[in-house]
Amino acid sequence: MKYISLLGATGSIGIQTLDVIRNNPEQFKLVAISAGKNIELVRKILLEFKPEYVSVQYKEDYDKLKIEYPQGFTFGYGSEGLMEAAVYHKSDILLNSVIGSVGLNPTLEAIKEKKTIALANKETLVTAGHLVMTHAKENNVPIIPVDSEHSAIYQCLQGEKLSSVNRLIITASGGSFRDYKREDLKNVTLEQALSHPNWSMGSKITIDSATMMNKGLEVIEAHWLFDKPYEKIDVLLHRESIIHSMVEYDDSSIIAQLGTPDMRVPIQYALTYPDRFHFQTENRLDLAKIGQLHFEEMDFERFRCLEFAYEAGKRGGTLPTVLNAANEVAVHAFLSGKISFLSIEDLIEKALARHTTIKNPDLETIQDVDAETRVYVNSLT
Ligand SMILES: NC(=O)C1=CN([C@@H]2O[C@H](COP(=O)(O)OP(=O)(O)OC[C@H]3O[C@@H](n4cnc5c(N)ncnc54)[C@H](OP(=O)(O)O)[C@@H]3O)[C@@H](O)[C@H]2O)C=CC1
Ligand SMILES: CC(=O)[C@@H](O)[C@H](O)COP(=O)(O)O
Ligand SMILES: [Mn+2]
Repeated sequence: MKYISLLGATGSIGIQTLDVIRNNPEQFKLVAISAGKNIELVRKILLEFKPEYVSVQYKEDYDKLKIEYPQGFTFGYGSEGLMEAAVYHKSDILLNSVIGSVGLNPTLEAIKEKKTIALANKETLVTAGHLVMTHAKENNVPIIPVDSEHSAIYQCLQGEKLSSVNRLIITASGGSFRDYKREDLKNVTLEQALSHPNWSMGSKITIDSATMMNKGLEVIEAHWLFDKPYEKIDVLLHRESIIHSMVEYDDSSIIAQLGTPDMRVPIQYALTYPDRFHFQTENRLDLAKIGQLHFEEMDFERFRCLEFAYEAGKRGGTLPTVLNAANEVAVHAFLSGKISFLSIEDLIEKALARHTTIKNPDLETIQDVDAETRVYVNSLT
């Protein structure tokens, strides 16, 4: 039996993780959760899974949770609650699926407590990848990716030497606007942007996918997870999202991981690694039915956020922190109807241009730069 702490239990990845736990009751026990504002769903999770520790965003919401739970539970809230859920004493694994760089501190604390980290929260690695990976190495803690592309690469690397890798090839669906010209992007609506062709995900990542920032964040995430220079990480447009990513080795062989787009597969793999459990689905991949897969080169002028991410990653220091914080604020402003779709990249470009990078930042510096960038970008919205 593995004991699990789940951050972001009420989100897209959180709900799918609960499904994996529900389908494997002999293998997994949910012991701690965190959520934001969706208290109705937290109540349902409490009734079904009976976690011992529950944290939500606001203290006041405790009253709304007060109904009869025979098992009882410990309550926490805010950033401290998030941290307590992450390091809950009975958990073996932290599955971090909170959204945004708010996931950084709980990840670092859980590493200190030697919890295995199953990481969906990519913003944590973008904003402070060097700190997370160094802490993980020092504490001998595995970071197992949940993000589909990184799970794919992780799977393609099993039994191989990282030193034999020539390049990582991250696939991209192209997002909601993959067939739009740049000119057409001026007047796109929120509803159009939220309509992803292949995946059903939370709203922030769906917008990231439409701007192609999701792929930019994933390039930086791959750099830290697999210790490869940016020159060795490519992005390939692949509209079907069937090949989740690939690794090219020195002998020119390419190993790929394929499957129908269903995040429960990488979630389950991260929780069962190094084992593989049966996955109940009506929807196994049938390549004969699909017939064809398509691949195209990325257009960096069309998808400027991808260019920004490569640039910020290569220059390093605090620039990825700025990239991530500016993107979080800009996407939130777009989701709130305050700015247009193309303003997202304009705001990120402005935030990056005014920042002088600080090399090897410590946690405090990262937090300061993150906060300062948010104030600046908010002032422009
Ligand atoms: N969705 C997907 O398929 C994929 C997602 N990812 C990554 O996984 C992470 C989660 O994405 P996704 O599940 O789509 O996101 P969602 O927006 O669906 O869920 C986010 C979760 O975080 C909680 N939350 C939000 N803000 C706070 C806060 N300030 N404090 C505490 N909890 C908070 C939300 O609570 P509530 O709803 O209760 O307010 C919710 O439980 C992201 O980093 C994303 O990039 C990676 C690959 C695929
Ligand atoms: C499911 C997942 O991992 C997402 O990050 C997904 O990859 C988004 O798709 P694109 O960014 O390729 O559109
Ligand atoms: Mn992904």
